[in-house]
Amino acid sequence: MADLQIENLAKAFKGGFTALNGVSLDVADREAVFLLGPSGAGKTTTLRLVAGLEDATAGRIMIGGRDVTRWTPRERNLAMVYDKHSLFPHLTIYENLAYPLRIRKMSDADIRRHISGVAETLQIEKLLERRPNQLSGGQQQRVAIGRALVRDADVFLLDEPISHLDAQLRARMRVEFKRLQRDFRATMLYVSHDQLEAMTMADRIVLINKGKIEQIAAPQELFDRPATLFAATFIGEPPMNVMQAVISESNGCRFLRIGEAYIEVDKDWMQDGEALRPGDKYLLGLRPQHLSLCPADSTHACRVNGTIFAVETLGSRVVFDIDVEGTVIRAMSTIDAALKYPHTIGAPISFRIDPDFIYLFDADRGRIVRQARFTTRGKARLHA
Ligand SMILES: Nc1ncnc2c1ncn2[C@@H]1O[C@H](COP(=O)(O)OP(=O)(O)OP(=O)(O)O)[C@@H](O)[C@H]1O
Repeated sequence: MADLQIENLAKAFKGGFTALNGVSLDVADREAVFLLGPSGAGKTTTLRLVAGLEDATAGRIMIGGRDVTRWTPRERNLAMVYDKHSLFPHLTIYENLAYPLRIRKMSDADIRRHISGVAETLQIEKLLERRPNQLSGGQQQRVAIGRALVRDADVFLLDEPISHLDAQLRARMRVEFKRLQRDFRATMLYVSHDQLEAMTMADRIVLINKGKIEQIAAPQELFDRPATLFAATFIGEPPMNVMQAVISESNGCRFLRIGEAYIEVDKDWMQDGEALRPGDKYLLGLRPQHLSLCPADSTHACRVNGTIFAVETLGSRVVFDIDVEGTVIRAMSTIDAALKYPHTIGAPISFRIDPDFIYLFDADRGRIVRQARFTTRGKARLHA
């Protein structure tokens, strides 16, 4: 195994389209780093550059401390797993697993030893004499992953290897994958557009958007302390709500004015960081699970009024879509709490904002200006 470093990588395709622009990241030895981002962000391009399947326009790729930027794919000693099954249909599972080893001229005895170890970990020992069409989709994908793992590669590159599986199998594979990575002590760069996959499986996530890195952080850190509005709204389901807010001050107290509502906020929080002046406009980020419903006639100070736009039942939770002066805000509630409120479209309803759970972003560039106070105070994340 080895570590991987990417420095200032850029890729412009023929015709001038810049798919990547100054991407730098590193994957430590035996670490699982996920490249996460929307379609067209540049995830696969990054992976293909690391694999040597595309030439970089600028930048450097280092594997195990050696500059491999100009090396051929074969010289880099990487293993790649794609989203589609890539098994040879005419070969048995054993021969599929043996194929990359035979290319490397490994002896039959060594091949047998290697395959028996991998087959045991992947729990496919009983399938070795079958052909790919005699396996389920999940089993085939496990073999495809095994074929990569059997190779003793320096770094494993995975491009959405489980995205085409059904939801139940994906959930199982997520757990299995984490175990495999630990057992094989593999260095992995894994492409995904699925935040659940990245949040559950990654040691660290590289969030990429329009060919640039938005943020690199451990999963919970990315969720709790987003660096940009993009990161804040991309991670989290339902996504973070965004409302316009104006800084205001009265009798020495600081408020955020949201439409007709005034939310009093902590003075130290307001003062800790770049200056926020009365009258300045910001974007306020509020996670649906941090809002609590309250009756429309409640007198709570940090209350925002609206009307029900839609109600979605998710089994153990209910999401209320609330129309606040033309903006739909989503509030998540437990089933029991939801029973106390109307479900009729158009009915008045209110929600409370806990000042400890407010994020503030700059309205022009979407940069974080204030992280929510709970992230520095260790207050419980969910208070619904
Ligand atoms: N060979 C190519 N020639 C020109 N443009 C390309 C080429 N390959 C990719 N692109 C463009 O580069 C951008 C990044 O593509 P890439 O496949 O890396 O995105 P991605 O983040 O992996 O997206 P997805 O999740 O949809 O696979 C896209 O706008 C894509 O159209």
